Amino acid sequence: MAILEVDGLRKEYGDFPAVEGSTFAIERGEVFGVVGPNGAGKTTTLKMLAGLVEPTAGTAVVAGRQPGEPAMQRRLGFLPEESPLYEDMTATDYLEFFADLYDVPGEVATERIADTLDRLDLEHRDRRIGNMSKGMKRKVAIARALVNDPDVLIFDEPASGLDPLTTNYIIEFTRELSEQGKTIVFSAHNLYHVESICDRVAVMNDGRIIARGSVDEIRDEHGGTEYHVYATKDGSDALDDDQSRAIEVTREETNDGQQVRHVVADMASVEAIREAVEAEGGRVTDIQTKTPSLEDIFLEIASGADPDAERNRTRNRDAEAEP
Ligand SMILES: Nc1ncnc2c1ncn2[C@@H]1O[C@H](COP(=O)(O)OP(=O)(O)OP(=O)(O)O)[C@@H](O)[C@H]1O
Repeated sequence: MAILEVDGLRKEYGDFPAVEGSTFAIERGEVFGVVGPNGAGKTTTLKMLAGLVEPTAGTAVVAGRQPGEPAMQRRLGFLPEESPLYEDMTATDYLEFFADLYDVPGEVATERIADTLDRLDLEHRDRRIGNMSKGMKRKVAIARALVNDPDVLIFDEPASGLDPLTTNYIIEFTRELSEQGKTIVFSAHNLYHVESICDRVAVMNDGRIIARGSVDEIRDEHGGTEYHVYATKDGSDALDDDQSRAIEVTREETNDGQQVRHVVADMASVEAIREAVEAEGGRVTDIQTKTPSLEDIFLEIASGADPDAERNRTRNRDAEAEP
C-alpha cells in the first residue's frame, strides 16, 4: 500500500511554475530518489511533501494525512538542503530540545538520541554546534530529522558538499534506515548514490517529471543495454546500408583501423551482424555489453536531445578498451 500519494502537485511562484503537476506514489519501505538539474523543482516538491510549502494545486497525502497536519508531522522527518542549527547549543542539548517539541518522553529521547549519534559516529557531541565541522553539523541535522522516530523520511541532498568519507557514511546510514523499514524520499546530485540505494527514481526537469521507475525500467525505456560487436573489416564492409540502418545504432572503425565496431541494441541484431560478417568470410572478434549508468541516462533525457545520438556522443567520448 502506498504510504505517500502525490496527485497533480503544482507550485507557482508568481507566474513561474516551479513544479508543474507531479503525480506519483511511494510504497511503504521504498527508497525513492528525486534527481534533476539545478532548478528542476526537487526542493519545492520535497517541501510540499513535508508541508513547508503550500501547493498551488494538487494534493500530497503522507500516511493518510495532509502535509502540515500535526498527526502527519509526527510520522515525518524532514532534512532540509540547508539546516540552520542553534550554534550555541551542544548536539545533545539541541536534539533533546527538539525531542521535547515532539513530546518524546525524556528517557526515550535520551536513549534514541545517543543511539542515533552512535550510529552516525558523531564524536564530540558535547561540543558547541557552532564549533563543529560541516560533516558533524550535517549528522546533527540528520539526527534531528529522526528524533521523533518517523516512518517517512524526506532528505533533501543529505550528503551534498561533504567529503567522500562522510558522504559514504551518510549514504550507508540512509540504506540502514531503509532496511529498518523507513520510507525514504531523497534528492541528490550524485547519481551513483541514487542508483546504489534507490528502489525507484523520478527524473525532474523544468518542473516536470520526465522519467519515473526503477533504474532498470528507465534504462530499458531510454535505450537499455547496448552490444558492441567487433568484427574484421572485410566481413563488415559487406553489410549493405539498408541492412545496417535496420539494426545498427552506430558503426565505426576502431582506432587501429583493423576492425569495425558495430553497436546494436539487442541479441538478435548481434546474431544478424555475425551471420552477415561470416557470410563474407570475416569473423567477429569480440562482443561487449555496455549498460548505461543513471548518469548517462540522466544526461540523455535532461538534455532533451535525441536519446540515441546523445548516448552515443557520451559513450564515444569515453575511451573504450578495444580488443
Ligand atoms: N521561494 C521562491 N520564490 C521564487 N522562485 C522560487 C522559490 N523557490 C524556488 N523557486 C524557483 O523554482 C525553481 C525550482 O527550484 P527548486 O529549489 O525546487 O529546484 P531544485 O531542483 O531543488 O534545484 P537545486 O538542485 O539547485 O537545489 C527554480 O527556478 C527556483 O528559482
